[in-house]
Order: sequence, then structure tokens, then C-alpha cells
Amino acid sequence: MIHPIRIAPSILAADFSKLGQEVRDVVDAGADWVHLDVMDGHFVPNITFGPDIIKSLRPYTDATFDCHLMIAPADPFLEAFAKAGCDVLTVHAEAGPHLHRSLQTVRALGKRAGVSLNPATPESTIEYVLDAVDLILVMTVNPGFGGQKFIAEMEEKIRRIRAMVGDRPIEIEVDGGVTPETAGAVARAGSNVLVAGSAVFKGDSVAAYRGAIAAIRAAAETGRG
Ligand SMILES: O=C(CO)[C@@H](O)[C@H](O)COP(=O)(O)O
Repeated sequence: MIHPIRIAPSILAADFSKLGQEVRDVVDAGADWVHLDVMDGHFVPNITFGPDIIKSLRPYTDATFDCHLMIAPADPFLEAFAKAGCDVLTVHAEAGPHLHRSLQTVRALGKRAGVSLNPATPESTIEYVLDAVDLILVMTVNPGFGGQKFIAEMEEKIRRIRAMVGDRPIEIEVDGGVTPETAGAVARAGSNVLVAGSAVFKGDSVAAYRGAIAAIRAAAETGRG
């Protein structure tokens, strides 16, 4: 199944003092999804925000809220993030012993279920949960911080996941170091949702966000061929 290219700016790189406006601006600038990086200072060495902040951002746009939960355990918080207005809830395969149960819980809450893999985690980890998954998020940096260098070895991992997914309607997302320079390769490898933090928010205006999103999209479309 061919999914459209979607650009999902990560607000981790936005101005936290005006997050609502940043969400509105980036959607006005052409973002398809808004990527929300939730970090707990335990699963990853950084802390960001939780369901209350996401709930406060929900009125700013109807765009899909793509929530990346870098928290362990995730299960006790899934309902709160669902009620906050997230549309996609992605848990890490490394974050708990019962991944299949976490994915089932997300779907039972009426949300799309995502699973994320750290760079060191092999794709075989998710082989037996594919029918419980709507999205696979391939980390192309080690999670925790924006502005890191893209790990090129992940292109082969994306290709393997693409083949493993077969004709299931699963979207493949990449996250970390995505720029107009790397977008072509990850789209060619088989991903269709591209998360970009610094590459979008390094701009200082809606026009700059628009230019960055368009450049990433164009590179991805070209790379996909
Ligand atoms: O989840 C993460 C980091 O853990 C990402 O979403 C980053 O926020 C992407 O940032 P850039 O690499 O695009 O700056």
C-alpha cells in the first residue's frame, strides 16, 4: 500500500514560550501532522511535556497529533494522552515487556497504534505484533534530543521493515536528523512520514517554515521516484 508523503514537524525544536502559536504556524506552513515528543527523564535523558500541555495545544489545529511516547512505563499514561487529543500514540518497543498489550490498549482507546524502534533495536522485535500496528517509527538518532546527526545505517533497516510489512496498511515514519539532504534517502528506503524538528524550526517566520517543509517534501517525493 502506498501512503502519501507526510511531513511532521517536531515541536521539540519550537519556541516553548509560545507553543500554541508555533503549532498553528507550522500547520499554516504546510505541515501534515504535528509531532509531539514526550520525554520522561527516565527512558530518555531529557524531560519535555505531558498530556496537560497537549490538551492545551489541541484547540490550535485539527491536524493529526502524532504523539511519540519516550516514557517507561507507557501503559499507565495511554488513556491520559488519548483524552488529551492525540491521534497517533507511539510507544517504544524497548519501554516495557508487554508491547502487544500496549498496542491493543491504544487501539481500544480509538487511536492509531505506533511502535518505535531505537537505532540499536532490530526490526525482528516487532515481527509478531505487525497486525496490531498502524505505524512504525524508525529512530534515525538516539532518542532524547533534537539536532543530532542522521544515522545512515538506518536506511537499510527501513528497507527491511518495508519488506516485512508487505501489503499491510502500516505507515513507516522516520525521526532524527531529517533534512532536505536526508529526506530523499529515507523515502527511497520506504518511509512516508518524515519528522523534522530543527530543519523546520530553525527558521524564524511562517515563510521560513513553509520553505523548509516544502524542501523536505520535494526531496522525499523525488527520492521515492
Ligand atoms: O524524538 C526525537 C528526539 O528524541 C525527535 O523528534 C527530534 O526532535 C528530531 O529532531 P531533529 O533531529 O529533526 O532536530
